[in-house]
Amino acid sequence: MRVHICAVGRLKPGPERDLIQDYLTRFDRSGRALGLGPVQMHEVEDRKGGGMATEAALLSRSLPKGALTVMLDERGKTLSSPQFSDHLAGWRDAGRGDVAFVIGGADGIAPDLRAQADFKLSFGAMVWPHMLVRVMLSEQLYRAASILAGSPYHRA
Ligand SMILES: C[S@@+](CC[C@H](N)C(=O)[O-])C[C@H]1O[C@@H](n2cnc3c(N)ncnc32)[C@H](O)[C@@H]1O
Repeated sequence: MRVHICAVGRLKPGPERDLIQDYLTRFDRSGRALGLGPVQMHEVEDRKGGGMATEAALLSRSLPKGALTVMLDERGKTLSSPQFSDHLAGWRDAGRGDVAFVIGGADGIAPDLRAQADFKLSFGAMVWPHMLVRVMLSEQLYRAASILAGSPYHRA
């Protein structure tokens, strides 16, 4: 199952980008034997300042056809890391070819696009900066692959 991260904004070179790259490389490596990955980052940028609606159109266009869509949203469902790994494995076992995680910009994800989510995933009730959400999601993907592989990275 291919994994996509569809996010608003281009990440400049720096520690967040390095961290994301590191986790996603590890995810690809651990996921290969599990039928998970590769992961691809789709960054969309609204250069004309059209706001949430324009961002939603760009995000929609970046979604692979037929992908199971997971919107990152603080009002969504919180999962433990093992529960998240179970969800990933379940989508893979159901034969989904692509799963796309969508992260909004400073104003969030437009309601029309949010309504199209197959699943809304929350990293807690607090609102996090979208760049940090990318780091957190990348780490949780790697953690999920480690849990499914039975590796000792996850020790809770
Ligand atoms: C700065 S937040 C936008 C907050 C915006 N006020 C809203 O109401 O959605 C940018 C993006 O990060 C993601 N995000 C922020 N906090 C989150 C959380 N606790 N759980 C999941 N995703 C979150 C969402 O995709 C959100 O669209």
